Amino acid sequence: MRIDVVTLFPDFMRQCAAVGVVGRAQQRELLQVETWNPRDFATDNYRTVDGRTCGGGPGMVMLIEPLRAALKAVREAAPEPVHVIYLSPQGARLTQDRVVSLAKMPRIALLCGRYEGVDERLLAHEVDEELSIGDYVLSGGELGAAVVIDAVGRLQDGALNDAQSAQQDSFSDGLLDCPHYTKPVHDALGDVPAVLLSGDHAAIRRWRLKQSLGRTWLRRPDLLARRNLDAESAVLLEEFRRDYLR
Ligand SMILES: NC(=O)c1ccc(N[C@@H]2CC[C@@H](O)C2)nc1
Repeated sequence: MRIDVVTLFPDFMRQCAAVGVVGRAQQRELLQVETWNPRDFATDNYRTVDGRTCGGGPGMVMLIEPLRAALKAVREAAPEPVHVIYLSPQGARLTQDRVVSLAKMPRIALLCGRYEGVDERLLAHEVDEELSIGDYVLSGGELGAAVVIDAVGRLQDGALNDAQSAQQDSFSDGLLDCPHYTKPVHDALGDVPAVLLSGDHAAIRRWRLKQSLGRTWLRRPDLLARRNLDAESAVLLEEFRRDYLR
């Protein structure tokens, strides 16, 4: 998968994509992240990328031309069609379901705004989708782009090793993660739950699913409401509830 990022801070974006699982995915050529700086497409001597806000008011707006030229270069850089995403609080909230669908695309481009934002005409004509990583305002779209790159990059086939992908697949579809433990088995803070030391992998799987269901019930009941539980999950959740309310 190829991800092109249009950003005034290309070094920052390249560093975000160079570490950890995503960096390894790039090394394994499972993912390619390229950056494009609108300043390189500005036509004046001062490499201007912003203009005063029409109608008055504080701050500047990103100019159409440098962004249009940058996106043209993005499209021409590879043959596959590009799905262009703009990060902003006005976008649809990013969810894991959307991440899974984006991860299947051959190419996406992430347009990162700064200042007060981007001229609406550029958005109307060049952007396919607006996405928000949450209901808060950031100084730029880059952190949103970094979130998309990480969430999508780690899902590329071969990016996660077996243990990670097994954990990822087990109950992550719509449930909160279960608790995790490592050595020491006994600590002043408490002991590792015995089932995890039992070697009984069926019991361990059930325990983890029960914990995921219980945590989701306690912390994010909205996620649970959306999910149809299979028979095993319904029983385990009932057990968790009974234990909890005892
Ligand atoms: N919640 C979010 O995903 C988000 C995205 C972008 C952003 N800020 C940029 C700066 C100017 C405009 O391009 C939008 N803030 C919040």
